[in-house]
Amino acid sequence: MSTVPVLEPQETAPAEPTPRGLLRRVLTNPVGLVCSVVLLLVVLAGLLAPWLAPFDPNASRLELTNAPPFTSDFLLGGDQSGRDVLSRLLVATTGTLQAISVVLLVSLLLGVTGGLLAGYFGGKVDAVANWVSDIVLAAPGLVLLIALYTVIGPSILLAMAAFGVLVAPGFFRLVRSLVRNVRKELYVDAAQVAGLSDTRIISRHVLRAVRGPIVVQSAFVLAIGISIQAMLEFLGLGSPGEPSWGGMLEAAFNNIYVARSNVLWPALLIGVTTIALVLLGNVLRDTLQASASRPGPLPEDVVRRLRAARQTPPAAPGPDAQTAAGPAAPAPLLQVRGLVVGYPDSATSVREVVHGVDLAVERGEVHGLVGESGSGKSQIAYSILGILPREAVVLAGRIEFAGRDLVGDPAALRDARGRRIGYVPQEPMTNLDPTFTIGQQLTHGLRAVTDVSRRQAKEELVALLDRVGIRDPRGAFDLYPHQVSGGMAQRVLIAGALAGEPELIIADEPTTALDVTVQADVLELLRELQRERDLGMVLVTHNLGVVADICDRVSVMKEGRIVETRPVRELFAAPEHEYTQMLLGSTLDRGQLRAPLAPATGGR
Ligand SMILES: Nc1ncnc2c1ncn2[C@@H]1O[C@H](COP(=O)(O)OP(=O)(O)OP(=O)(O)O)[C@@H](O)[C@H]1O
Repeated sequence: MSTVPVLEPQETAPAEPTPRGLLRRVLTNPVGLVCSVVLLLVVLAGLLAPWLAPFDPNASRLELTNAPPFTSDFLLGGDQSGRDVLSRLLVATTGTLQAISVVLLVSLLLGVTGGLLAGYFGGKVDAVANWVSDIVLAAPGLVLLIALYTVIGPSILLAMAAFGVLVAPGFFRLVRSLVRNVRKELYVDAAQVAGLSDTRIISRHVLRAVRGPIVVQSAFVLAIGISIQAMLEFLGLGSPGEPSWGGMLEAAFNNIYVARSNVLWPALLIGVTTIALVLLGNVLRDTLQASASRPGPLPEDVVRRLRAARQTPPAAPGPDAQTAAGPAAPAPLLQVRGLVVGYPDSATSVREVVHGVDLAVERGEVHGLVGESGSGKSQIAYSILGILPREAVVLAGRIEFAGRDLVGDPAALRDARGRRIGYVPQEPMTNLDPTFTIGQQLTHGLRAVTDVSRRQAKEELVALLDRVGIRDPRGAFDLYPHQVSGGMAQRVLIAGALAGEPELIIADEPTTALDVTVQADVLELLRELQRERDLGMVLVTHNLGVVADICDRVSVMKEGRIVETRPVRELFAAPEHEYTQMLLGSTLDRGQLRAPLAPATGGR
């Protein structure tokens, strides 16, 4: 039955706030609050109907037949048989709650169980479950329900159970897709390795990850359940002896010219309850999605205000700049001054992760940027390249390259990137598009920044591939990324970075993802190319061995600040800052050799 909206699994899958956190967020949303109150009142009215109903819902008082509302003992009037409309509505609410509970239980039982098993086990289980789900989805639901009436007779609960079967594929598809994603997570593999049974993994790990979207889908199923139940009752397929919203609507509809208001009450209840459920479902979905995503970019005016508040007087040339260039010396190739980067932590504030960094890189210099994980090295590299995440805010500072400010002048950044500034990333494999050959990607990159013809580009690139040490450069040109090794992919990316003939290379942990045997070769290659072309290079790394190998100067970062900048030899010989001393002290090379293990005695 296609009437049930099926959630997009990928939209809600990662959301996993606690039930209490979710409830709090829903109740602080005005729509969520109003819908929750409405639904709570409906549920209470249904549960307490036997005590709340002022009269027997089936007892007639002929003198009150079609009595208008608010004119007699019958607060909402009397129906065409002289029965109290209010009492009947209350008792009908109980029936509706039972009916939609049946729909939900049956569809959850079949859909969620099927989805969990199919998604978790895959293979034949998945194929069979999918096949059954497709058949049920293809069935003409309403026609089947009407046909069922002739078999099961007037039992709305059985009809709703059948409807539960018809909507179960909605849950099945949702849960199956979510579980297939969760199944790939390493923590599920870890749980298996730890010896947990499949039942335990499904109930402890997998079900927890999918429960949020199931709650959202349930709200929609309940809303649809109310409409279907009312429709079946309206068609006269319900139990005649029991009051129901749909049955009351049908009776009032037949009597509409005599007592118009009697149509109003059941229609109002059906409408308001259904709307409240759908809106609550939307609020739940939005809440889950919002908790799944990081804060988005701040509005322009907030950014302007934050920048104005953070502006510091222009940074005096720091010790680094002075040693590098001296007051009268020509400007360095790259000069970062007072760079401050932050990320939104609320709608009006940011958390600073780089706190006013100064950095100068000379032509022909390899400048290492070292520091612990999270100290802000990559933020500086990304700022220079203008590839910070969209939500990041450069609160202050300048990045001067070739006399232009890359922060304040987007045109300068466009001119420099890919041409005068090249980038060697950390993960070679994820930086190559798997759908294009190496040659196509390199050619596209080169032709984006130069006017060369396709043929000329190929010749240049083959020569470059040869230069970066690829054995059969022409053959490699036609390979796809999955056909080459990590080391070869990194050489390809180095060739790509050099293709625009840059003056500056930003290399972000260029060897971290590589095999140790390949790391030395790639470093050697970078050093050779840098010397050969007199390149400036910013080398982000956490490896002091790499720094010692190829850097000329090094800046040490800690918690978003550069704490020390020195020529490499000086820094290794006599580190000044306490943190640098600690960093050097913690390398294995400098550590004391431990005594050999004592031979075991008395073992088995
Ligand atoms: N998209 C982001 N949103 C919020 N904070 C971020 C984001 N990206 C990075 N950060 C924060 O910025 C800080 C610096 O991160 P960065 O990646 O620059 O560190 P790093 O020194 O390069 O670390 P690593 O060596 O682990 O890559 C960290 O505290 C990190 O949590």
